[in-house]
Amino acid sequence: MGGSDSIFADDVELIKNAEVLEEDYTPETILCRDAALDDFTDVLKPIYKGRPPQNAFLYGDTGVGKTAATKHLRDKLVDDLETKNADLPADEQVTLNVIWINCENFTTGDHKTSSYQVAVGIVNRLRDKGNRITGTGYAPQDVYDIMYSELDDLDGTVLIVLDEVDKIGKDDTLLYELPRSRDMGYLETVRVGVIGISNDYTFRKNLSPKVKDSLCETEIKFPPYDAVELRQILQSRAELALYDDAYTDETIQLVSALAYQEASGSARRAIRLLRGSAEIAEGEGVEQIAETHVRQADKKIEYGNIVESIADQDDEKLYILKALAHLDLVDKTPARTRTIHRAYSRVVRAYNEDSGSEPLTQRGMFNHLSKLVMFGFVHTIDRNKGAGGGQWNEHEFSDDVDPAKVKEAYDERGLDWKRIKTRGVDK
Ligand SMILES: Nc1ncnc2c1ncn2[C@@H]1O[C@H](COP(=O)(O)OP(=O)(O)OP(=O)(O)O)[C@@H](O)[C@H]1O
Repeated sequence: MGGSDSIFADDVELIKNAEVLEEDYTPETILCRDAALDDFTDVLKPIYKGRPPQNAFLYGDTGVGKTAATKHLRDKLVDDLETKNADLPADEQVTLNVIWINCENFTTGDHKTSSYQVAVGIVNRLRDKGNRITGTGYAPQDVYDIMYSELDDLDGTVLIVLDEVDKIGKDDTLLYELPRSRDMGYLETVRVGVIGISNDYTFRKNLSPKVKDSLCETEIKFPPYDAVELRQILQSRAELALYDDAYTDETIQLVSALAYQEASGSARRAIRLLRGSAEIAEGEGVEQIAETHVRQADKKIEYGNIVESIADQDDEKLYILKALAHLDLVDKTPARTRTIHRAYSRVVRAYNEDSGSEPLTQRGMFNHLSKLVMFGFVHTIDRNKGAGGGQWNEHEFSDDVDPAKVKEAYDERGLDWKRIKTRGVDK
């Protein structure tokens, strides 16, 4: 373990294989998911047999193995088909093309992910670098035509996996059309199967009946893991990732219990926490993870999660949070709505010098502020001075938020942290 003069080295190393703790690692075995894997295998069986593919919709909370199970079965299907094809004459072989699209990656600037953007993504996945199309400038029908023509140039079966499919938003044309593309006469050569993956229950509930009929031919539910299942998943990951002496049963138990309590059964959170704990122990030069390392790592993850969820907010809410950050730094919080509005207006103008976009009215801003209260970023205090004394609200950051986190969220969004003057805003 360890041993180097470099400032980048630690004296001890607890992690023997860091790759196993990475987000995109596909485990060899998917544990505690027998029911879902059985259903999913049934969906993919027709492909193995060279029959028309089926469609499926996978749903469940974040971090419960939807992507891992899909990657695992995809790899297995590809391998097994290779073995099967090796024994078959060329004209009886089954050709499978898998196109994996993460719909989250198609939101750029003002262009939110939509059926159109995803169709552009599919086209570009099938074209060489020099021949790709841009995400703007084509009529939607043209993009769909190009997509179908590219797909039809392939052979056999095309399995399209749409991960984070909820990001496609309201325009679900593609989700309706793709699974039926052959019936609708858009494709002649290939057969298409679609797997949609989502952790957004509202999206699933609100899908149009047409999409429910086609894409959701089979629905596969991934329930959250309980603490015992998390322990099993974590144990098997720890065996691969860490040196034997680096952890104990108690470590695994504590990490699973915390992930269960705080992240409603997310294996992702459990694995992140294990990795964070090991890194903190390494940083301290200790050869075994102790409870204090797990607790510190847990705090750090919580911090990161808050920064991330702030960074996910729309521009107006980010402006309001920055306004509150500046007021907080000069002890002007809790602040009345009109004070926040004045500071917010300065923020909006500072960030929109070029576009000339104007701040929302106080009422318009208040709607966003109320959402921030609802999401738990901001806390409201009801001031009531009794009869004749007036009644108003004041706002401040909730315990989880502070100016440093807002600033970090700006960093994460690639926004400068501009200076904003707060003098006079509370008059
Ligand atoms: N049953 C399992 N066995 C082994 N590892 C698992 C299992 N379930 C989840 N994991 C691991 O947990 C992490 C998160 O899983 P995954 O990415 O599949 O979640 P997800 O359900 O797709 O979440 P999201 O909806 O956020 O994309 C991954 O590192 C994955 O390898």
